[in-house]
Amino acid sequence: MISLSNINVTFESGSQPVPAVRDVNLQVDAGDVYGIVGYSGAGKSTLVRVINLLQRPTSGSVEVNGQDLLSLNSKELRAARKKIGMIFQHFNLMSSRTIFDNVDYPLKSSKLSKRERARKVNDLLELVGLSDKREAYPSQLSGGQKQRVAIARALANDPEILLCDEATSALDPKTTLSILKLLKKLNQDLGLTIVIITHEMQVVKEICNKVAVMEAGRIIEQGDIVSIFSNPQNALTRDFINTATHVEQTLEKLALHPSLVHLKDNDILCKISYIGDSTSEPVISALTARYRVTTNLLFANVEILQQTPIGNLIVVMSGAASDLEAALQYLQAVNLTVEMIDSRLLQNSKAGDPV
Ligand SMILES: Nc1ncnc2c1ncn2[C@@H]1O[C@H](COP(=O)(O)OP(=O)(O)OP(=O)(O)O)[C@@H](O)[C@H]1O
Repeated sequence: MISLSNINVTFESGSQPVPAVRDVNLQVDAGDVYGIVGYSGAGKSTLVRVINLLQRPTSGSVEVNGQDLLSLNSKELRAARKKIGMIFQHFNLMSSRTIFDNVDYPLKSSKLSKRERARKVNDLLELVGLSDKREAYPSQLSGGQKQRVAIARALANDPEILLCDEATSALDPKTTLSILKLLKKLNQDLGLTIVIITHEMQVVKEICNKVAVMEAGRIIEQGDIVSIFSNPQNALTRDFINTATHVEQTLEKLALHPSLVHLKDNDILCKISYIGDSTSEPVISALTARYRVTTNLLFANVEILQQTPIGNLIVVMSGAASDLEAALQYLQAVNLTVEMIDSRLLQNSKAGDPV
């Protein structure tokens, strides 16, 4: 549906060229909710603006719905852009027009009659839950309501793709969740393909099926979110994931409060991870029953991503050395990933690093 190949964007700013996007390849399929994450300045906005040619790439090709956008004349490009809606962090509504007029605005050049347009605007306002705000002005709405208006406006020309540039960054967590739920509903009910750029992995976790991580203009890792969350390859990706799963913060807290962990000589402090239904066995009780190993659970976190549970436990296992050895082998045999954590190194370690 969207195919970006070898995209480079270099800005000529002052004496130094600024390479904002470097050799990016991105494939978004119809029906995807594709997250692009990265810290400020990574090149996310520039990349997303390439998809509708708000930003022309310095080199590379941009194909949307089988059309090579760079080869279109301005009239053809205008038509192609109608199929690509966009929403922004600061909503970009027209403050002097009513909510109805804001949503109606993109329909002005359509062939619809005035009555058809009114019906369409009313349907869109109903879709985003704002039928009662038709006559209000943007200044009378909350941030979440403004973003709903922006979504309704972006949908006016029945786009197949919606680009979201930090669409929830100005919203509180509860409102963010309600906007993400609305986007998910549009994805499922209208088959809308969504590209969402964010610096919050929480947003990706909530609605995306795929994610690309950007750093210094490049995509350093991409894939489906279950693989990325369960087996991140890159340190930056791990950082982002840790912000959403809290495993690392827990390790830091344990390190700051060593009294929480009274390890005896043989004790093993470790992180146990699993994906999906790795095991149907009651593992923790099996450790005690079969191997005489007791387990002190310090932390547990289960994320459900794309209907797939991903679990992380931090435990202290206690027992005789040979029993612990056998217990560890058992855990691996039932497809759990066990990473040892040396409590003395906690302060210098990151979750996921072999220590
Ligand atoms: N019009 C421009 N002229 C010159 N440099 C630019 C321009 N737009 C962006 N840049 C630079 O390109 C780089 C990437 O910027 P971009 O806005 O795409 O990053 P981002 O990941 O979206 O960041 P943020 O999350 O802060 O919006 C930055 O170094 C930025 O300063």
